[in-house]
Amino acid sequence: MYLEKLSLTDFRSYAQVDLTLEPGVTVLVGYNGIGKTNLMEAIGYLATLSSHRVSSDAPLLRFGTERALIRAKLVRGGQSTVLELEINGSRANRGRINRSNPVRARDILGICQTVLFAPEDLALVKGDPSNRRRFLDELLVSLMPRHSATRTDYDRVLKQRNALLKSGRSGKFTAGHEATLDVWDQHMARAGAELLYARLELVERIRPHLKAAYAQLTDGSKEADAIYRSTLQGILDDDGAGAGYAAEPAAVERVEDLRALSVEELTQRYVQAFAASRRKELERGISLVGPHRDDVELILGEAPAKGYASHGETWSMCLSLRLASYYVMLDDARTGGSAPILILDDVFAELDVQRRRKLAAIVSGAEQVLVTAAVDADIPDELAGRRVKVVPGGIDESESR
Ligand SMILES: Nc1ncnc2c1ncn2[C@@H]1O[C@H](COP(=O)(O)OP(=O)(O)OP(=O)(O)O)[C@@H](O)[C@H]1O
Repeated sequence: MYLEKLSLTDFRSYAQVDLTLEPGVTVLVGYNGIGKTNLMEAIGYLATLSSHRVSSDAPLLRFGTERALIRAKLVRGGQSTVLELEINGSRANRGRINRSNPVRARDILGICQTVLFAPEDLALVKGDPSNRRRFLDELLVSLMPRHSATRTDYDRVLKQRNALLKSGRSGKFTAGHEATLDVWDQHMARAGAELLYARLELVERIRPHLKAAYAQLTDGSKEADAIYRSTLQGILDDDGAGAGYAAEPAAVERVEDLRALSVEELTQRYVQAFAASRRKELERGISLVGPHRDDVELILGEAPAKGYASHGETWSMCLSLRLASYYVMLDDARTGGSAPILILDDVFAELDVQRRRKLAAIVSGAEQVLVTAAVDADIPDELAGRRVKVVPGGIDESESR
């Protein structure tokens, strides 16, 4: 697919901007802070309903405004779709597809497909597990939009269960609470099992592409891999509640064993793990087991990438993860999905010449590639294409070619 038109109203620094694009490579060039990333962020937001830079919507609204509008015309196999998304400061965001009646924002998920590379991607390796969970879940929802509801259900139950556990912590836990917790356990086990099952499958789809992309970007002396780590294995993440907890007993030892289980069987494992960890959860006032505390371990050669990889290796790993998600989406495109728009925001300035050229050669054949750079010189020759000049408040058509 490719993006033919993008219009933003009151989005970030733009009161109004209109951009016309073509398939193939487009490089958006402009000074630091001029608004290049703002344009890319808007396209990414249409695809994922989240920003790669901020976790809340407020910074996306132009200062002093209450509502931002992203409008895009997408073309896929000769058919165009007009997508509109209203981001509201004080009420739920709304979408519109082909000027229909407004729909929930999440109903537009899956229509605009993007893979966005950005300097923030370093957090995929260096950051806490929430970055890697988000990477997986965003890709999952792009490929299978129904999983947006799976995530929402899970998050809702988790919130309610945590509130109940907190009341247990304050010593006000009654037999009635215990019975309610049993009910929440069942709901959370089911929603968690669906999410876990989908994530495990997705990691298996990503792995061969990750290995291949890392080999393509580097001299191939080390192999890249990704291994899902589930709290069902007695493994914890260390965000929030601190280390030191493991599900007792570890319900499943190896990720291979987890993958062999059905959603129903995973549901049972969660129910058992919740029961085994209830005392600790009541002490801590928080849910300790579930996909909200899982991780994906990224491996380079023999060692985990986090804490061991060099800066260059870390970058190659992050780029390879994004390329892997691109290839997974391309696999789907062959069976009815659509090839995603590739967005490379500010990444070339971060890479050495070798890696720039290799990355450029890999992405240059995509249906549409949007690249931003402060200086033209950072863009390798492999990405010769249209140049769009970004100037204060908009696009300078006369300087674009
Ligand atoms: N909500 C907002 N309202 C108004 N202006 C904003 C808002 N959010 C960000 N900005 C402005 O947008 C500009 C940043 O734009 P952007 O990040 O797109 O720059 P860029 O061209 O990608 O820069 P660089 O090359 O440095 O990465 C800043 O000047 C910032 O003050």
